[in-house]
Amino acid sequence: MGVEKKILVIPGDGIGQEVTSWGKKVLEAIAENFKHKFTFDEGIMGHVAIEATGDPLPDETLEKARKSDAILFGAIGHAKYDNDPTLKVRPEQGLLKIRKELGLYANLRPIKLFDDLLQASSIKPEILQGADILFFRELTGDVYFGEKKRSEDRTSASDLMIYHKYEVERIARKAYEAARTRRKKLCSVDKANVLEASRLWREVVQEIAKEYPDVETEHMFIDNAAMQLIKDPKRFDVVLTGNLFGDILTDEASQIAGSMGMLASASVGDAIGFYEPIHGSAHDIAGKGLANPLASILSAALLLDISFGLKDEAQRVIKAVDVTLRQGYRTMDIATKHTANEFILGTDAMGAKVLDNLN
Ligand SMILES: NC(=O)c1ccc[n+]([C@@H]2O[C@H](COP(=O)([O-])OP(=O)(O)OC[C@H]3O[C@@H](n4cnc5c(N)ncnc54)[C@H](O)[C@@H]3O)[C@@H](O)[C@H]2O)c1
Ligand SMILES: CC(C)[C@H](C(=O)O)[C@@H](O)C(=O)O
Ligand SMILES: [Mg+2]
Repeated sequence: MGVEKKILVIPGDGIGQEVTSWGKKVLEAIAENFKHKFTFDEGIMGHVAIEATGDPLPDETLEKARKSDAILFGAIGHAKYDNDPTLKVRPEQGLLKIRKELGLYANLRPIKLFDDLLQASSIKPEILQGADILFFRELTGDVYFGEKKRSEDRTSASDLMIYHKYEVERIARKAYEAARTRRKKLCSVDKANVLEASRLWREVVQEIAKEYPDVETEHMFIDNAAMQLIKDPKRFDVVLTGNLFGDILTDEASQIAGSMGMLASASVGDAIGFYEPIHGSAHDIAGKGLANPLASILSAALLLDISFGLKDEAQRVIKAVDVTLRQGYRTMDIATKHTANEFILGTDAMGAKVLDNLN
């Protein structure tokens, strides 16, 4: 007997619309193959929601989110806002609000390199081979949520970087638990040589580390971590870091996996799980049918695994992605140009190949 689950799909803006339909199709195919009953609802967020309601996260979407068992999200953002920083209502506010409202404080970003993409990166294969990192990015604190100010004459501005002890404790415990199931190494990344919020971060992680003596703990400054990640990615197992540093380091780490279009993520915390590619709405390729749908498809795999505990189903999805890459199918962003046996596809053709390989 299969499971019955309600999934809310929020495609968002730009390529979010294009790739999320493939994450959803994969979930539908899994439900059919494994005799589960997934019912889907759809919500709006971001620029499309501002256009429709004036609000980047309408109450209706939030209500639907609270009533679902898991959420599959695409991306938000529109060039209009990026080009006009004075606009007060912005798509990104919707994403930040839903993360806060649903208590999604831990953002897991696995950096998994598929064998066939070893040549897709600009990093040398011998440096990449064997790299396997799991980022724990804190998601509901830091400069993102600290007080924002603009002086009356509007010539100075500030965003408060603030962390509370409990916020560091809860994500640190999650990261240590994960490290225990992996290679038992945790690297905490901060800027404790300069920032007081980072000194608190390090102090708290040092305390929590005592609960996990079987895990080897390392503390690294963000500037060094950004360099080590590219120099020797294999030295990292679990990386624990704050909201802003985690945002930046994981875009950098996408080059280990070959492309932004390959990186999925899971945001978890108080209750419900929220699954999304780490990439944005990609104005440069939006509407052209070129976006890589694999990050959305791999986000669906994380959803099956983490929110529903359906590990075999999740593995089936990952295997279908692997087979598709082995067959030589590539979207533009992961084309290697190293072999003649490569077939460059658009979003829909690539999604369809994965779907074929699922069945
Ligand atoms: N989680 C989110 O919704 C999220 C994340 C990042 C950025 N954004 C928003 O997205 C907009 C664009 O931001 P950006 O350009 O800095 O970052 P982006 O992640 O959208 O794109 C960065 C680069 O990666 C490429 N790329 C991203 N996803 C891809 C995919 N699936 N396939 C192929 N190539 C892909 C893009 O073409 C672009 O060159 C902004 O408005 C930003 O605020 C949203
Ligand atoms: C769009 C933005 C708010 C978001 C973030 O900074 O968290 C994005 O870059 C991400 O990585 O999900
Ligand atoms: Mg980001």
